[in-house]
Amino acid sequence: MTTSSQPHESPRMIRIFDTTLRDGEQSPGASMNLAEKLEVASLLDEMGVDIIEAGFPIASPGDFESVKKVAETIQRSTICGLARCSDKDIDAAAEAVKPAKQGRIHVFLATSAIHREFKLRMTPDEIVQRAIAGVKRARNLCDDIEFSPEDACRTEDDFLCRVVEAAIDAGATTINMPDTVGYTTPNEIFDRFSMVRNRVPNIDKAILSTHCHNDLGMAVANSMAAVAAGAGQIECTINGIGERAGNAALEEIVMAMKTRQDFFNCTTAIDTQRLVPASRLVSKTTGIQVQRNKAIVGRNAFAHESGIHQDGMLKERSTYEIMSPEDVGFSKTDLVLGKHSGRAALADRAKTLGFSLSPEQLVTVFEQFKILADKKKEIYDGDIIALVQQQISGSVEQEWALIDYTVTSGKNRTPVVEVTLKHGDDEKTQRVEQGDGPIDAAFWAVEKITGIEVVCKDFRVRSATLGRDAIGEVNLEVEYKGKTYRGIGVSTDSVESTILAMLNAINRIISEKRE
Ligand SMILES: CC(=O)SCCNC(=O)CCNC(=O)[C@H](O)C(C)(C)COP(=O)(O)OP(=O)(O)OC[C@H]1O[C@@H](n2cnc3c(N)ncnc32)[C@H](O)[C@@H]1OP(=O)(O)O
Ligand SMILES: CC(C)C(=O)C(=O)O
Ligand SMILES: [Mg+2]
Repeated sequence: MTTSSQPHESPRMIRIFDTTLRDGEQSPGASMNLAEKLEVASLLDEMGVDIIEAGFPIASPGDFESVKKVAETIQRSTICGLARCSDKDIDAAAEAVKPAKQGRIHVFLATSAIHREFKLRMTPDEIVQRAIAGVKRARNLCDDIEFSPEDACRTEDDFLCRVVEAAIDAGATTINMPDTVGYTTPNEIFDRFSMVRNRVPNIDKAILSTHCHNDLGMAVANSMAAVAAGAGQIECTINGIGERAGNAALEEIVMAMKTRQDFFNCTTAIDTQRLVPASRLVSKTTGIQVQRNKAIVGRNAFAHESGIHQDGMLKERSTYEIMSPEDVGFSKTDLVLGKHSGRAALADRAKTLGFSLSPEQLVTVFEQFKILADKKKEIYDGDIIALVQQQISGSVEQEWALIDYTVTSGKNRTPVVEVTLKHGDDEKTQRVEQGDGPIDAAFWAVEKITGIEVVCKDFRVRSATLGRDAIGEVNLEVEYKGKTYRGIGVSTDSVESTILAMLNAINRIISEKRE
């Protein structure tokens, strides 16, 4: 397989035919109402889609109405309606697209042996006659006619060429050769499109189109191979929704051509910055969620968590990004802080949040960060702020430090807390205390071990971020010998935050006493 154009030629313009409102709506559970279809159609029009397949008018009065309304409303894109090779389907489609500035009727008839024999129960000659009759009828009602030999990719070569030639002679202006069941492969579809281009004498009178399903996960690769073999139109859907495993995803097709123009030498009219908004709208409208790691529009598509990648990204973006998130409509690259992150990303995030950490502070915050990251899936900005603030306010000498603690508590049981602290370098002291609650017991234990009794003037626990695993930040104000001292502690466990805040305040008291 080679590319369709030589690199020195100017890029070939590929038409984008979006079928989110027709094949996309065939995804189980994806039905859209009229208002929703109009909203999606308007966005598709604004983003530069060349042809919008708005529905299958004969399917229901609602489908007819929505195709008609889209045709009345949309000004730029061509509006297309689907029809079987039957008079009533074609007439309904023609009627529905009539108000469009540019309307198209898409007539289809299966051509593969399996479909001919078992589904349509028609002979090859009957298929050809029916296709000719359908295309002619449609052409009498509309100038722009697309014909699809359904299941083309499983159709015998000779018969496919015969039907395609007959459909063009009958007036089809676009020939779409669908991989209806997602069975073909890139090399195979390249050969099939090349074969049809080479063998069908009137092929230059029509635009060749590809419509690939994703049953084996090759819809986009197959579509691009068809383009390399000369297809001038790609049929696709937002987020790749569609019958069964879906269709080729529009956003992937468009970005493949934009990012690898050096390879495909093709371009489209799509405003790529609208890809993410379109994805979100279709997901919201259909209720079909986009997987996090979905190419181009998934939440993780431009997110980097591992330290080595983040370090590379901070030094030079192109080390790990082949497209820029802004180009597809994301606001920025997301350097997600988590257990795989390193110092470079942490320091960068702290800086963005307004903290300039010294190398020593970075070492300590990084240690705390890794401990926290083992407990939490994702570290949010609020977590970082809390960790850094604890470090800044904790930059007093660590006279007393927490080694361990356990809490025993329950309904109708007196809470007991066992705390182990380290004094100086290696001296450890353990204490078990009871209290009105675990926090009270923790206060008692810390006071008894350190020998510093304080009066608690203010005690606040705040969730630094959202979610059940959010870290709790304890801010404490205690009085000791008539003076007020502050302490701050952060952890996913509020008892631990309390002990850390207490120690922070007590270490301040000790360091002041020493001074
Ligand atoms: C590959 C694709 O995505 S094709 C599009 C698929 N989309 C849909 O089917 C969604 C909308 N469909 C519908 O609402 C209904 O199927 C309707 C209204 C179109 C037809 O409903 P019904 O008349 O009850 O027929 P039903 O769906 O049971 O069967 C389909 C009939 O169409 C025939 N048929 C299928 N494709 C074609 C075609 N391209 N041209 C002519 N007839 C066809 C079948 O052979 C079958 O005919 P039969 O009843 O004589 O055996
Ligand atoms: C109607 C046709 C083009 C179709 O959706 C298919 O073959 O998958
Ligand atoms: Mg399809």
